[in-house]
Formats: sequence, C-alpha cells, structure tokens
Amino acid sequence: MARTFDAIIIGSGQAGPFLAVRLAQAGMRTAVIEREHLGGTCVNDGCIPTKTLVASARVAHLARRAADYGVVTGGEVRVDMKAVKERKDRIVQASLDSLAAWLGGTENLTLVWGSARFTGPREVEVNGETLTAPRIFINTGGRPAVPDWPGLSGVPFLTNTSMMTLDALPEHLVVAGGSYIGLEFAQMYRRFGSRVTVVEYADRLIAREDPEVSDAVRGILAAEGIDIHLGVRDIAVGKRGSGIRLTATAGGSPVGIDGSHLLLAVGRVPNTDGLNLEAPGVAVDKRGFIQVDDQLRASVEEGGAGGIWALGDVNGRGAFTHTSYNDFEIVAANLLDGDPRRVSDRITAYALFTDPPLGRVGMTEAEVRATGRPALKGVLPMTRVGRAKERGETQGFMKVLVDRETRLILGAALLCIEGDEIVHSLLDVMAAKAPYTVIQRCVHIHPTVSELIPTLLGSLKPLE
Ligand SMILES: Cc1cc2nc3c(=O)[nH]c(=O)nc-3n(C[C@H](O)[C@H](O)[C@H](O)COP(=O)(O)OP(=O)(O)OC[C@H]3O[C@@H](n4cnc5c(N)ncnc54)[C@H](O)[C@@H]3O)c2cc1C
Ligand SMILES: NC(=O)c1ccc[n+]([C@@H]2O[C@H](COP(=O)([O-])OP(=O)(O)OC[C@H]3O[C@@H](n4cnc5c(N)ncnc54)[C@H](O)[C@@H]3O)[C@@H](O)[C@H]2O)c1
Repeated sequence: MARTFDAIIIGSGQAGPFLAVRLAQAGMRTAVIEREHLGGTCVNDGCIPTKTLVASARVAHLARRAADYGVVTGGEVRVDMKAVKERKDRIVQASLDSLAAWLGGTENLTLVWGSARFTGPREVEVNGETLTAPRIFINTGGRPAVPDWPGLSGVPFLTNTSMMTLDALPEHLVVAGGSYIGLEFAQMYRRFGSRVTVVEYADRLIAREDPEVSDAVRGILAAEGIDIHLGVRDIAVGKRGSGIRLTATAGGSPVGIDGSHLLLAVGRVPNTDGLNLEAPGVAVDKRGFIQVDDQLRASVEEGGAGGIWALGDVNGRGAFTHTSYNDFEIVAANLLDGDPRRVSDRITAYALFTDPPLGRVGMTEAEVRATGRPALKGVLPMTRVGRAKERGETQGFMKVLVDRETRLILGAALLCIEGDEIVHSLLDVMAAKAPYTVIQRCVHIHPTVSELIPTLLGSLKPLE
C-alpha cells in the first residue's frame, strides 16, 4: 500500500525544508525525503563549515601579522587543527539541531530517511515503500566531480566532503581546480600552515571572472606562498610514500608535484542520475541538470504528467545557497501566494570567500563587451582607500560597469576587504532599477569601504 501525501520533497538542501514548512503550514500533508543529512551541502560540507574554517584561518593570518600592527604575541603562531575542527563541528551541529527541531515541530510534515527514486509520474520509492503525491519537488543538489585521471582510483584523495573530517595539518596539500572551492581551501590551509600547490586546467584562476580579477587573486595567493600551476594538462597520479605524486604538463612543460594530500575541486555534478527521471519523463541536459521553466517547473517530456519542480543546484540555474533559497521563494510565491515570481528576475550575485573576498554582481566586463552596448567603467585600487590603509589590508581593487545610455549599473567586481558585504549596496540599486547617480550622490559613512563607492562611480570613463 502506498503512503499518500499532498506534496513530496526529495532532498533537504537549501530550498526543500523551507518549502516543506510553507506547504505544511498551508495544510498540505508534506513528506521530506533525505538520504544523508538535513541541510545538504551548505550546512554539512559547504558554506557553513568552510566559512567557519576560513574564519579560523584568518585569525591565524592576522596573528602572524600582529607585529605589523604593533601587537606583541607570544612567539610563533601555531594552529591546533583538532580545536579548529571542533569549533567547525559545533557550529555545524547547532545548525543541524535547529533545522531538525524546526522540521520535527512542524505539523503536517513527515521526515522520511532514505534515498528516493521515481517509479512513476507521481510516485517515488524509498526503502522499498511507495510514496505518492500530486506535487513532487526535487532538491537533491550535487556532489564533487571525480575526474578519470590515470592512477586516481589507486590513491587516496579528498573532496570538500572528506575535507570536513580532517583534524590534522596536511604537510603539502595539492589542490586540483583553481576556482571557488579550490581557492577557498587553498588559502585556508596555507594559513593553517600547510604547503599548498594549486593545479588549474585553465590558463588563469577563476576563469569565469575578468582576467584582471584572476590575476589579482593569483598575486594575492602567490604572495602568501601558494604555488600555482596554470594551463595544466595530462594529469596522472600515483602513490608516493604515504602521499601522492602528480605529474602533468603546464604550459607545455612537464610538472611533478609530491604532495601529502590531494584535494579534488574540479567542479560538481548534479544528483539526478539515481532518481530514475525516465519514469516521470523529466528532461535533463547533457550534464544531467533538470530542465526547468522560469518558475522552476520541470520540463516533462510529451505524455508526461507535470506536477514536478526542481530547485537548487540540480536545475543548473544557480549553484549557491542564496539561489537555492530564492528558488524556494519563487515556487512558494507561485503556488501559495498567487505571485508570479520568476528566476529571470534574479540578478547574479555571489562572493568568493578568499581574503580579501571577491564580491560580484551582474555582468563581467567581458560580458558587457559582448553585448556591444556603450558602457562606462570605473576602477579604484584599494591602495587609495583610507579604511584599507588603516586596516593594513590594501590588496585588490573595485571595478564597476555602467550602461552609458540608461546609467544603470551593469556589473561590479569588488576584490577588497568587505567586498562580499559592500557589493550589496550596488546590488540593491540594480534591483531598484535606479541609475548609478542615486548611489553616487548618497552620502556614505566615514571611514568605511562603502564610502568609496560614490567615488568609484565618480571616476567612470568610457569602456574602450
Ligand atoms: C565547499 C563548498 C562551499 C560552498 N560555499 C558556498 C558559499 O559560501 N555560499 C554559497 O552561496 N554557496 C556555497 N556553496 C554552494 C552551496 O552549498 C549549494 O549551492 C547549496 O547547498 C544549495 O544546494 P541545494 O539546495 O541544491 O542542495 P544540497 O544542499 O546539495 O542538498 C541536497 C540534499 O539532497 C539529498 N539527496 C540527494 N539525492 C537524494 C535522493 N535521491 N533521495 C533523498 N535525498 C537525496 C542530499 O543528501 C542532500 O542533503 C558551496 C559549496 C561547496 C561544495
Ligand atoms: N563562495 C561560494 O559561494 C562558493 C564556494 C565554493 C563553491 N561554490 C559553488 O560550488 C560550485 C563548484 O565549485 P568548484 O570550484 O568545484 O567548481 P568550478 O566549476 O567553479 O571550478 C572547477 C575548476 O576546476 C578546473 N578543472 C576542471 N578540470 C580540471 C582538471 N582536470 N585539472 C585541473 N583543473 C581542472 C576548472 O577549469 C575550474 O577552474 C561553484 O560553481 C559554486 O557555485 C560556491
């Protein structure tokens, strides 16, 4: 006998639990199916633990720089990795506990532990039991990609998931992938005290960003003693003692790196392969992401029944906690509030949490150029920002791009202290569809980093 619900949510990532509570509060009998841990990647092996570790690493970094500020410490700075991990575990556990209490205390909501797969358009199977509902929401997220390098299956390697169990310092961490995940771990472990080498396939780091951003990030990381190899090809790995040996070519020259640990950060794959999406006829693209419309309804092949939505990383429309949460808001608004919110209303915004962080909104310069529209550009090096000088952290720059005709802000890259925070002042003006002059004429507080945003906007020159 099948158990019947009004709604089923597969996966408890950053959209599912919030949607489940809204649906249950609206009187729908709702099941949340989770196979591993509540909260998904963000809570367990993504944002929350990594930003907690980044905070420990920053303290170590500043403690080593104490003398720059005239502060005397008791000699060499050491990092107690067990204590660092315990702090991280405590913060993750508190998040898990509050999520479990919230879901457990919600009427009409049933939590089912197990791995779900579709057996029909409106039914899934979990642990041999069939659950049915007229509405099914997929929030199954993604997992680390594992490349097919020769020798990889014969050596121990880490991913962002297994990194969470480390409580000792790697002597030499080799990080494959010089993008968001790889660079956050690279800087963090360098600051904890490891030797760190990054190997990146592209000819620059974070290759989705503009070259000047990639180059500045590379300079910042290199100055901290991180070895970086770009344009890496033909990677092969083998065992060497208790560690690994990675061989490759970089820019055509052979490279050999002996590391104690290997971290794979070469991208993520969506968790759709085990869902048996053929049963409801849900279409995926060639990388496995579920095809959705602007209101996140899964595109169901001809003859399919509909009634299926996909939220979060699994739909390929965003790969961040805030985009997953926004997916929840869009689906809830459409289903429960009669408010036709859409994904296309969302302005791209994210941060890379290196130190200094990179706050990003809207288009890159390359994207603006590709549109062919006349634009203005402003750049301000942080060496000219009083607050940065006072804090002794003048690395990076702020860059903004504006449409010359409409005067609307098109995009910005703020690689600077507080760049992940102050970028919201630009984002909010973009959301308000107000011209840049609104923020340029706004009087900001002295001495802050935000204070220089009007100055940045006052420095606009035509984008040649
Ligand atoms: C190292 C790292 C750092 C990150 N840092 C940031 C950051 O700083 N800021 C940011 O915005 N984003 C960050 N992200 C991205 C962010 O974690 C994800 O975008 C976010 O978690 C949204 O994921 P989601 O809602 O799609 O699902 P997920 O959080 O991935 O959760 C999916 C859930 O579904 C479950 N599941 C999967 N298949 C099934 C099944 N068949 N049956 C039952 N359950 C299933 C999984 O067990 C999991 O719990 C980071 C990611 C990583 C890996
Ligand atoms: N701060 C944040 O918000 C944050 C932090 C971490 C992760 N995330 C999310 O997780 C997603 C995945 O992050 P990611 O960094 O794993 O993936 P990514 O797709 O951004 O980067 C993967 C990197 O690995 C490189 N690469 C691929 N194959 C390689 C190979 N064989 N050898 C060497 N390098 C190779 C790619 O060129 C790329 O630079 C991001 O898109 C992001 O949305 C967000």
